[in-house]
Amino acid sequence: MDIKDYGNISYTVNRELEASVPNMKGYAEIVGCTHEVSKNVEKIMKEGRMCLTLGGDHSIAMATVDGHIKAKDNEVCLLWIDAHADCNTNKTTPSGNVHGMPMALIPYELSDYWPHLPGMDWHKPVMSIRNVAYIGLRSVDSYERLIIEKLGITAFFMADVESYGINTVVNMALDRIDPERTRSIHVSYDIDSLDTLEAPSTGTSVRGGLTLREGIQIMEMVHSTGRLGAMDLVEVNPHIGSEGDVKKTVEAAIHVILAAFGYNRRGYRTQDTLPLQTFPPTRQVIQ
Ligand SMILES: NC(=[NH2+])NCCC[C@H](N)C(=O)O
Repeated sequence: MDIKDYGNISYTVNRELEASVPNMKGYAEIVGCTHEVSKNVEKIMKEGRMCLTLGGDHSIAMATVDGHIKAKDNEVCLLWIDAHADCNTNKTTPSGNVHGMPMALIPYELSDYWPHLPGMDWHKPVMSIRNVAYIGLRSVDSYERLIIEKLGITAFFMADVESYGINTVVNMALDRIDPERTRSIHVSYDIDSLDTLEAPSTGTSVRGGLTLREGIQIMEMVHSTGRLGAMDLVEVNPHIGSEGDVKKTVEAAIHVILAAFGYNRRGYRTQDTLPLQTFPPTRQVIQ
């Protein structure tokens, strides 16, 4: 496999933007970072590569999806694997944290709910919410629930994973967001979709989540479509929890990423046959 590490994103921050939008913590920083992320994802994908972006704050997803859409001429669908719906605006947010907002910035159906966002003119909400599905939800704010119901967003909550099983959920999600099975798939994978026992080192962990087995299965299924275009693996925070917690969380993230890029739990088929014995086995001589 040809893997290239494009390194960290470097960006400049225009401090004057900081107070320009209410209820968006770290706005200036996020504007500076996301613009660079979008440009990089677009460039990397135009080189014919799949792009994996590691976070960090889930707000980067507005940029990775934007870059993916620009690289693939809008032919993109989005799987959002998360405990949270992340579709608050700066008017509905309970926290002011922008990681709770990226999904409201992505689809054009929600663009009227935003004020002018200075510095974000590069960002074009061109994707339809019809091409978006959530899996793993279990901590959804009231306004978010209203948005999901009002727009009829395809959303599989943990209760749905429980009733249908993860295979059916993934197939139903892909049927809804990409009925022709032609679109490039973007997976925005928040590590907090996994249960706290599997991934404790994350900022807004919620018990009762996906097992690592389910989390891996999602990505094996996406891989097997052959249409994974880009993936975000976000909200891994090594500053939270004990050393053991961090190790467990990072290991879980690695398993999920490996599945996305083709690691197979069944093992791989060898091209050769089983090697023949080329020397006689030693025999015990009976006296
Ligand atoms: N990417 C995340 N961890 N999002 C958590 C969001 C929590 C809450 N709904 C908020 O808007 O503040």
